[in-house]
Amino acid sequence: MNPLPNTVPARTQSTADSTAAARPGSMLITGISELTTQDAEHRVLHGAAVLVEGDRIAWIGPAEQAPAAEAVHDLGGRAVLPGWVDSHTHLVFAGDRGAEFEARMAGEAYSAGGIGVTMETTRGADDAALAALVASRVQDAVDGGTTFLETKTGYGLSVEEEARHARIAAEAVDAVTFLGAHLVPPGADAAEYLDQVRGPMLEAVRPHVQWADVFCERGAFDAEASRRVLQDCAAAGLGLRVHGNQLGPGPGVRLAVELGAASVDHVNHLDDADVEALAGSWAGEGAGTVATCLPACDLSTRQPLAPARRLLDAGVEVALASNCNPGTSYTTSMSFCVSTAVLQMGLSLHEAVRAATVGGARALRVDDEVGSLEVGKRADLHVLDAPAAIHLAYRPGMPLTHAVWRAGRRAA
Ligand SMILES: N=CN[C@@H](CCC(=O)O)C(=O)O
Ligand SMILES: [Zn+2]
Repeated sequence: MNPLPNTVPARTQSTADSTAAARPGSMLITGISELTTQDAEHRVLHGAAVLVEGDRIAWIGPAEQAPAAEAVHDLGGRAVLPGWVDSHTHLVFAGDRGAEFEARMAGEAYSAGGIGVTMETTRGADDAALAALVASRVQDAVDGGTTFLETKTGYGLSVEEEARHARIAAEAVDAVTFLGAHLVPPGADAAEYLDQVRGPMLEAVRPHVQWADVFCERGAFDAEASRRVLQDCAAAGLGLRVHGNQLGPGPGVRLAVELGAASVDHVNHLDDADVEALAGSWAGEGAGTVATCLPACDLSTRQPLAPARRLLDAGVEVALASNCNPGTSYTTSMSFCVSTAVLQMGLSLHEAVRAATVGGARALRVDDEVGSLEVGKRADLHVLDAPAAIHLAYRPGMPLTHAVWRAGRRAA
């Protein structure tokens, strides 16, 4: 762990229970004004302390009952919450599309065709350049409190390029999604391209990815093509996710539920049957399909904000994610997504934080490991330069991330 200016050997701090021997490498975090656990009881604790041993949370409880630790880190009265789990990004790209964005702000509509522009610039970046771009975006995300990050391929759109992007992504993030079915590349034959995605491309990316996704939307892939890709990817052992119902009503949500996808993302245009299908997926035992809302993207494309309030009220698990990509959402700021969800989407602060932590973890099916602060889980902590988490929405746009621990190590 990096030495911290205000981490000092425990003997210079007083803890009530210092009789038991401190484990080597253990660190007690004190001075927590508010601890948002996002555990099953939704506990928000005041005056709590957290013991970290190695990469795990070993103890949480009242500071005055804290066990001995080798070092104590006093936060001086700051709020702590789980690190953000960003379950939807497209970080493997070169170039930007600022001019396209500017035209959109002047009234032009978003269309999937811009993906081809990024495909061209990304193909022109060699491995070292592309890896450096991805690494700097990952560091930006971590600096903003993100401790678990998914990213997708989807700007390669050839067997060789998709495999290269998947390999580069796998070296940089926690979970990688194959999105060969992002767009039929300009000039390609749609049927031939689909065969490639389902055959050699899937085989080439397979060693590097855990998930598969399809852009199921008018102008990209229809329901039948999407189903075929997703079924082949499932047969290859990949978990499923879907880009659905972003630009208009469509079949994406119901396809995702039908195929047992872990998430369907965007969800801007939903009818009653879509909401019922999503709610139904959570009605039985086991995990259903998470509805992932992408507010930064909705603002950047001037789509109606996804109906997160309606989904929560219907019993659907909701996630918030950044969707960082050069076309529709050039930001990794999860704090921005959380504040937007509170200020404009009708969520309480607690609901928004849950969606950006537990919700993302459930969307990636890693909620037994990350997304909440509980004994035994990975020590992923986001410390705010504020006394309470409500400041995320109360002071939108302010740089509130004070410190980040990822797997027990100081990451920012
Ligand atoms: N909607 C599909 N894919 C991206 C946008 C990709 C692009 O325009 O470059 C998204 O999630 O918004
Ligand atoms: Zn996306």
